[in-house]
This record gives sequence, C-alpha cells and structure tokens, in this order.
Amino acid sequence: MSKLKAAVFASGTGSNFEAIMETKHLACEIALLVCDKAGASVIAKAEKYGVPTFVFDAPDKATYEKVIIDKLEESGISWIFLAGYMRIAGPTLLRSYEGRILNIHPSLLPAFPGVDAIGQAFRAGVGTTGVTVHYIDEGIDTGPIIVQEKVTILKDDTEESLKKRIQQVEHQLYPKVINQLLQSK
Ligand SMILES: Nc1nc2c(c(=O)[nH]1)N[C@@H](CN(C=O)c1ccc(C(=O)N[C@@H](CCC(=O)O)C(=O)O)cc1)CN2
Ligand SMILES: NCC(=O)N[C@@H]1O[C@H](COP(=O)([O-])[O-])[C@@H](O)[C@H]1O
Repeated sequence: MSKLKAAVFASGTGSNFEAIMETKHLACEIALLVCDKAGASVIAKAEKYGVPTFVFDAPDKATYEKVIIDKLEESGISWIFLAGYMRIAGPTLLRSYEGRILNIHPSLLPAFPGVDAIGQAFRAGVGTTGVTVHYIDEGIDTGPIIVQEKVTILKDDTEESLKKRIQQVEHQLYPKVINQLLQSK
C-alpha cells in the first residue's frame, strides 16, 4: 500500500524540513515543499532530496490559498507540516485541510506565541522553555497541542546556544510526532 503524501510549508533555513527528510522509515512521503518566500536555503535542500517545490505569491490570502490548494490536490497531498512557515493560514486552507495541518513552535505554548519565541523566552528570563507540536486553527499558535518537550535555559546560555538546543529537540520531535500520527491513519 502506498504511503500518504504530505507537504512541508517553510520560509526559513529548512533545518526541520531536512530533519524530516533524513528520517528513516517516515510514515508518509514528502511530495511537495511550499515555500512562502523564495527561501533559497530550503529550496536548495528540497532539490537535494528531489522534492518538488512550489513558490508562489498572490495579492490576497484567499487567492494565494486557492492556488496552493489546487497544487496540493494535484500532488495528492493529504497532510501539511508547517516548519518555520511565516504566513497565517487563512480560512480557505484551514477548511480544506481541517485537522490535517501541524505546526512546530519553539516555545511551550501558550507561552511565547508568534514570531521570535526563542528571543521572547530568553529576554523574559524564564528557566525553562521548549518545543510544541500542535494542530493549527484560525488563531496564531492556539490550536490543540499534540506534544511538548521542555528545554532548560542554562545560566551561560546565549540566545544562539539556546536556539541550537531547541532546534536539536525539534529535529527529533517533529518526525516522531508525524510517524505516531500517520502510522495510526
Ligand atoms: N492559522 C494559523 N496559521 C499559522 C499558525 C497558526 O497557529 N495558525 N502558526 C504559524 C507559525 N507562526 C508561529 O508559530 C507564525 C508565523 C507568522 C506570524 C506572522 O505574524 N506573520 C505575519 C507576516 C506574514 C508575512 O509577512 O508573510 C502575518 O502573516 O501577518 C505569526 C506566527 C504559521 N501559520
Ligand atoms: N512561529 C513559528 C516559528 O517560529 N517556527 C520556528 O521557525 C524555525 C524554522 O527553522 P527551520 O527553517 O530551520 O526549520 C523553527 O525553529 C520553528 O520552530
């Protein structure tokens, strides 16, 4: 039986995309990379793995998402994994893929939602932060939480050293959650 097909949506450096692609025995096929901006780094990673990329922009969100959904359906995509995707998914995409869009976020939600979550936690002086994998909903980082993993902020941490440890957790947690979820489908 062929595997379910998924798309990764990314805008950043693509380290989570790479961690997913490097996962042995991933429970789905990553059949498309949707890149919000022309992120050269993540596109180069997709090309390295032979994953088709789709870079597109449009004057408004509804139009953007209608074109993206056509591409997803044409590619047989049934799940979407956001990984540093810096757009808010709107009602068009949420309706089409309700309950099948995951996001990874570098804090213990509901603490530090939105952008620069690592910087927010670092500047807040908390002793512990972490990583959250959640379903998305119409809010920003308010969707149902699937799993969280804590990361201690060390006394001699810089924001960069903290980010490095957080991303090491992300790179093992996201593929693990994907496999746990999709193996049961
Ligand atoms: N409907 C949802 N969409 C997204 C979620 C979510 O929970 N629900 N998570 C985000 C990821 N994210 C933080 O985890 C995040 C990404 C982007 C923004 C943001 O404010 N973006 C601006 C600018 C976008 C642009 O310039 O292209 C915006 O969209 O207005 C906040 C949080 C992914 N999407
Ligand atoms: N608000 C969403 C958010 O901050 N997402 C974060 O963007 C980074 C993308 O890195 P990557 O491009 O190397 O995977 C990841 O750390 C992810 O948690």
